[in-house]
Amino acid sequence: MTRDHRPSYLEIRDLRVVFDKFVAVDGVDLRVEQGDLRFLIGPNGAGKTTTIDAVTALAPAQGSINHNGHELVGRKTHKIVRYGVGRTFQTASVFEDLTVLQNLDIAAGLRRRPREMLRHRTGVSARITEVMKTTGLSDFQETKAGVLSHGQKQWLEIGMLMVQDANVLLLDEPVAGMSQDERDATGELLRKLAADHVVVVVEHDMEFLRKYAQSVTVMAAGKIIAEGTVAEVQANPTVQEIYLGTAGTKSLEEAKAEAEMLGLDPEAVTVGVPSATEREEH
Ligand SMILES: Nc1ncnc2c1ncn2[C@@H]1O[C@H](COP(=O)(O)OP(=O)(O)OP(=O)(O)O)[C@@H](O)[C@H]1O
Repeated sequence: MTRDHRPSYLEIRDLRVVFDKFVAVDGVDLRVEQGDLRFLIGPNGAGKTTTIDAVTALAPAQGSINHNGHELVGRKTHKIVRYGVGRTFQTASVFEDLTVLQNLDIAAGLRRRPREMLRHRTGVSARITEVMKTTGLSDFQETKAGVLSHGQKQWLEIGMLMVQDANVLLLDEPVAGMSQDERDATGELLRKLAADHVVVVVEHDMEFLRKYAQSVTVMAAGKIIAEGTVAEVQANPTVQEIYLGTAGTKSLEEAKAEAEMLGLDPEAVTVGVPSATEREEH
């Protein structure tokens, strides 16, 4: 929630990201509100990660990205973080040599000196205790992040955004490499978070999407090609065409797996090769 208790939102208008002459994101409009659990999907190279990179100023953005009335385009990453926009990466970026608690402390930006930060602690703030509980990390507060499972590292990264009071969470492939149990725990966590955060999940895992997405945006070749509920996008002929192999998926096997997950006939997939070079700016 924003301070005046209106629901948070992220509104992207006519977003364009160009690398040299290559148009990675080409006129994207996207609005996501608190209470939704939005999945952003599409073949490899569609521009999904670049879109969330642009929101956090990690890619050069043209257009408008509005968060609760603040224009983010032109702002530096640290300022955007201060506005409450946080993101995770495909590989969790936690401090591996520090404990779960120390990682959360650093993220919370408690004004203690580094030596104090590393000293054994006697008290833990109520907020950090709550976040460890929500993310299932309470029993691991003294565990070094480097020995956590892949899933736990992702939850820690999400927890680090929570203690920063981020109200927009942009999550890049949070369940890649997770066990089934970890996937389910992550899905439940995201559901919980979506109630009071704007949550955008970039994902390839269609089974996870079908179980947890409230709404879906589909990108291909830098553009949005469909948006709606899981059922709506599954029934969308353009989406079916994309997932049946007319646009860039890395391999035939991947394209078949994605088609199957979407409930389509994998045997109908014939092509799975990216066509990125076709998207050069004129
Ligand atoms: N820094 C960069 N410089 C040049 N091209 C880039 C850069 N970052 C991304 N691209 C290109 O932009 C396109 C979109 O990439 P992006 O990573 O956003 O796709 P994606 O939809 O997230 O794909 P994936 O699912 O494989 O992660 C790709 O063709 C990629 O090679």
